[in-house]
Amino acid sequence: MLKETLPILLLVDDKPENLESLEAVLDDGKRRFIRVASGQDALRILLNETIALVLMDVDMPELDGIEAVKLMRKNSRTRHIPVLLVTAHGEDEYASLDGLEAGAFDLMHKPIQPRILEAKVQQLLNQWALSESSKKEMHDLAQVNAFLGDILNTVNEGISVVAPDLSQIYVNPAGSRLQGLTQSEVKGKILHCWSDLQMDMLLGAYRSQHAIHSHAARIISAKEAALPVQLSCAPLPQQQGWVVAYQDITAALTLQEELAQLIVTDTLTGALNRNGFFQAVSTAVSRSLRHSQSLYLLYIDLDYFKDVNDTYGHATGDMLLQSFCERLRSQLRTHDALGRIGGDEFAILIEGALSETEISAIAEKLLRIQAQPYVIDGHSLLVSVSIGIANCPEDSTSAGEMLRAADMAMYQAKRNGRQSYRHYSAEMNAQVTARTMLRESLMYALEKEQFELVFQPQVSTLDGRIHGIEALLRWHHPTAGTVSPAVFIPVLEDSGLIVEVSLWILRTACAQRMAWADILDDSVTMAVNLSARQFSDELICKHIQDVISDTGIPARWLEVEVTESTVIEDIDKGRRILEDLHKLGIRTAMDDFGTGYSALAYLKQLPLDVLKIDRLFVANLANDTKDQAIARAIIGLAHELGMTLVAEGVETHEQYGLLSSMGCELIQGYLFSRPIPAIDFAKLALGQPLMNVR
Ligand SMILES: Nc1nc2c(ncn2[C@@H]2O[C@H](COP(=O)(O)O[C@H]3[C@@H](O)[C@H](n4cnc5c(=O)[nH]c(N)nc54)O[C@@H]3COP(=O)(O)O)[C@@H](O)[C@H]2O)c(=O)[nH]1
Repeated sequence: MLKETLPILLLVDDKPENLESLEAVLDDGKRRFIRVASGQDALRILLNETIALVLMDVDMPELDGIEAVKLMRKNSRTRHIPVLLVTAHGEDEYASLDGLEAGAFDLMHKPIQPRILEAKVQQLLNQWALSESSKKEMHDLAQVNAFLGDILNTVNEGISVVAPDLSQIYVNPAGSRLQGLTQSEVKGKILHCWSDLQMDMLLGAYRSQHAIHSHAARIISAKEAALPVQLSCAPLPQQQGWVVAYQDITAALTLQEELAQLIVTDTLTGALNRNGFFQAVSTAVSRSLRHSQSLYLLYIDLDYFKDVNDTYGHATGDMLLQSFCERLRSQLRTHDALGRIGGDEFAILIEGALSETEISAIAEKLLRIQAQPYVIDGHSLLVSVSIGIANCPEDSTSAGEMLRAADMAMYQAKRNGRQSYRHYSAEMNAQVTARTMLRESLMYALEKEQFELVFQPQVSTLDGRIHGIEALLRWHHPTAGTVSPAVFIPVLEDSGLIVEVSLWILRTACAQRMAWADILDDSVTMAVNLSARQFSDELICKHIQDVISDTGIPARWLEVEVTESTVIEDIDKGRRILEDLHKLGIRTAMDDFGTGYSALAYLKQLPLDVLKIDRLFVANLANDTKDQAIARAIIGLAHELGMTLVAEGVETHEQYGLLSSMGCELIQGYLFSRPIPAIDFAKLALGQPLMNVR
């Protein structure tokens, strides 16, 4: 036993020898002793120490033992401490009575019999030990109760204990708060916290003594009609009742609603997102079919939005989209749905019995209002839009079909020159289906080696020899035969496949030129066409550089052809790319000159080595003196600018003669050869010169 837990016996006697002998008799090593010489000292010790038993002499000066016991009994702290009085007054019964009346446990007469003393002391100490342990249990219990009380009082969850009739026996503060009543008002009240169905559930569970874990319910509160809660209840073991716990989930439900809202809303513009709009269209289509009332979907795409992002940055692009969306919204009725389907694609759903003419009027109005300049971040921006319109039930009978049909119509509007609208027609579907099939076939063409390069010579008017070659792509489709690049190059561009195919073209053409190193003059260039998409690829120079180092072709043998429209779309970027190619030592050629913009002014801004006069222009040359005058002027100007001239589509000696006399250096056309496979081209090269020049 620890020293601190040993019972303390307080020995009180004015004679030290008595104290000495008492301690000697009682000390069994399991007790502690405090000795004092007076009644006053005894009282002082009793107030400060936890004393198990007092052995006190009756006859002491000033405060005797009996008076000291009386005082002890008046104090709550000392009242219950047992006192054994010791007296030298022989068998004086009155003295004993005084002592017992004062509150002593017993009074013993001197000389004391040690065994009797020990027996009495032990009996009193046993009682003390019992009372100490029950005091400790009470204390522990009080602590547990206080702990549980704290939990019940501070927990945010409402807790009620309900009787079998659901009247509340107990409610914690949170529970009374959730019910909108005070704790005393709640007591005895029925806990109305379920719909009928849930009440049935609870009673069923009650009868079968099963717990119900965490499910959504509503409690009837004095303040709110039905407060949403998460509820659990379980039977109380060995008790007639249940403990019901309920937590307010209003905030969680609000958050859930906000999240659900977010799931269908585009955060940038506040319009419905693709998912939300699709749902709105689905519901409207069902309604339209049920009530035989037409429904229109307008698919709206911002033309050239990418340029805004590229030029002014994404923040400006975002602001433009927000303002754009606002303008659309300002034109709609409250029940028309507005959705953002993709980056710069929006859609409007218009319900109600409107005619095609009325919808066209709406589309025209949208075109008009969107044509007004936007002032964003100090920039005045002009946007144009393309709108496709589809109808339910004539064009489509499901949300997916409706969006697809409107998208196809929008695509047609774009192809027809933008800033316009188109209504969907069945032919569009056929065109798109054909295009989709074409795209799918093209995806396999590279893998199945259905592409081939053919080569057409560019012959010098000075010596009749080949000075250049143009590599042209052919697609040998297994069933459709050879398909013209004019048909499939736009599809390759649209689908993005052009990047991969163009790399293959570059690599194959360069490798072929290297293979002909022995049969061609060193000055012969290999020209490859760059598509618009390829030309806008920031990595174009890197790709070309890679091909040059992989194939080992001298850069001066490679020539890239770009069209006027490709370069003019972004003249600064075009110039930069052409300059970079020049730095690599690659020759640059302007293709189809004479058909497009033919803006002579930009010719001097661009680092070009070659100008190719388009074949349509050449075709009229022999019969049209004005064309001859223009051709002469172009050739003269190009020479002034240090460029070499190539005339395309030369089919007759007459055209050849005219161009040659005008000083055109190179001639390309059927007159010398159609574009031919590599094996045939090698034979052609071996038979040079292709023309005898006097
Ligand atoms: N980005 C790429 N575009 C390419 C590639 N290969 C071809 N094309 C482009 O497709 C368009 C059609 O090309 P194609 O059918 O090959 O026609 C070329 C010649 O066959 C044709 N030609 C040549 N000589 C004559 C002639 O005397 N008469 C006549 N009627 N046609 C002739 O001209 C086309 C040459 O085109 P280009 O010099 O490029 O303008 C066409 O726009 C090609 O550019 C490719 O690999 N990548």
